[in-house]
Amino acid sequence: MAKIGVVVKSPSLYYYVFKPFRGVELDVGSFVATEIDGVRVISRVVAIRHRNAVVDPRLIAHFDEESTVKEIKETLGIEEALYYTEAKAVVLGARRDRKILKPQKPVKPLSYVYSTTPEELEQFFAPGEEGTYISIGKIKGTSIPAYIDAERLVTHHCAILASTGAGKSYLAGVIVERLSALDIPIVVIDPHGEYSSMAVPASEEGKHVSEKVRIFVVGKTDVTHLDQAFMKRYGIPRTYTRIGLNPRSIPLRTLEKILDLLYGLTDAQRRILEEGWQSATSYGERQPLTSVEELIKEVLEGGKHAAPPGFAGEMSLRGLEGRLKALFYTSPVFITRYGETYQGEPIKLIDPEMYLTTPSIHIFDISGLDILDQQLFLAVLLDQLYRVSTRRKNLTTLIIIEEAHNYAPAAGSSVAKSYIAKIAREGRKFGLGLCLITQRPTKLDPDVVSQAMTQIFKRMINPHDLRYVATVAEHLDDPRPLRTLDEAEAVVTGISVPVPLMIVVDQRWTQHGGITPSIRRQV
Ligand SMILES: Nc1ncnc2c1ncn2[C@@H]1O[C@H](COP(=O)(O)OP(=O)(O)OP(=O)(O)O)[C@@H](O)[C@H]1O
Repeated sequence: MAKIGVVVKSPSLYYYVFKPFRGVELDVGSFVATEIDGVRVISRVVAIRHRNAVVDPRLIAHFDEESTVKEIKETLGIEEALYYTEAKAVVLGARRDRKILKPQKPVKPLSYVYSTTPEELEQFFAPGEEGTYISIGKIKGTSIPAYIDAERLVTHHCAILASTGAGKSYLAGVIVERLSALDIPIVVIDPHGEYSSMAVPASEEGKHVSEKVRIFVVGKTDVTHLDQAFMKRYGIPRTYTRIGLNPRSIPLRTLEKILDLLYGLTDAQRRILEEGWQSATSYGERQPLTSVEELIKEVLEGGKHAAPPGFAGEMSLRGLEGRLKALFYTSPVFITRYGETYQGEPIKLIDPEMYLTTPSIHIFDISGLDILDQQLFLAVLLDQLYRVSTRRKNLTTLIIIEEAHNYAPAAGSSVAKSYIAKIAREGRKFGLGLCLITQRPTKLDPDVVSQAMTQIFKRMINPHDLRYVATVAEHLDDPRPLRTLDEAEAVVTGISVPVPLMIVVDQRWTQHGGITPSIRRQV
């Protein structure tokens, strides 16, 4: 392979600087090779700088006018003679069998730098023999597929972090499509109603994916505008099942938190609720669906001995009754009898076991709910998914949470946060994986993010976010290149890739619902 340059600086194990020989064409992103103790090591060019050895402050002081610059250039003849290019290359490693090994020594100054061949790079980035891989794009600047270890991606959790409009949901859609070919269940929490478009194929491969899409609209909310927009764009109606929660499926701590947040709870009410809720929900796996009146009667009956004696106790019981009624009647996520309908559509109870055992793409459109109801729904759904998984009744499942900072915020409260954190901490053992997507990385709970062992970055501009990324992304040496990614590009780091990969994301197989509208009026 041709010698294309020479190493001039090698300050660490991770990168070196080299001077390309005259006539060598290099771009940022090009792959090059060096030798360390006779082993060929692949590196990626991350920066190119042009320098001129004589342009120092003493000379710059004379650059007052064009005529002076011209005169200095001509008389000293410096423009060509002392001009040179320098490239910085990040060391990726050496392929040994199915692994990429990082060298334990820096490359020696004055070592030669070599060109690479497409075959060599293909072998370098080839997937391992064991494991299950999906390809979600191409290694940037090549036509080599970017393989990701699907098992690690799913069970060790992942996060997609980027600015708004950087192509997060497009990429999440690509991941869902490619994973669905492995016949695993996927659950998508969709606060914008944009994933329904996955029911519409955009290619031949997309047909198999679209067949697997099941859309669930959560609660008694009017989604006519979304249905109309879907019909207008794709020329077919959006088909979905409306679902709701049995109030008895709320875990006690979540109910306490939400009542306290909405209406405030006295200590006496809390004690009554703790006793009463346990007795009203002591039916095991399948809680009966009864009217709100019946449920509240059971709660108060079961909890009344925890009430203080006399009038104060009576007041506490009535106060709790009012709060429970207000919650169950006003929140659109609950259903309270079999056969309940909304706008003529039947509402079914959620079926966590089915979501975890059917290899479909279960999309939960929660766009009609306000943020508290979204959090409440997510808390109950995740709690139940987790319970099913601990009984080992599930297939390995990926749960995608869009706008994750709203449900597991770094600061502020969310009743869903503890359930997300629990799956992040323990879901792996039971085959539950999370994919958290956010445009506000700093607003997402750091403990939850730290459990995401694959991190995918897209364009990020905000300096706060970039600084934050530098602290959470152990596999990303320098976050600055994220500023210049375009919407099709991403950087994949972590345990499901052998080295950080800069990729160009593949085209979607199904329609993408989050297209950025054009400023021109649509006709
Ligand atoms: N790989 C890609 N190839 C072509 N176009 C893309 C690609 N990724 C994203 N886009 C386009 O970029 C725009 C924004 O993408 P997307 O909706 O995924 O952004 P987002 O980061 O999810 O936005 P938001 O933060 O607002 O949810 C869309 O118009 C989408 O079609």
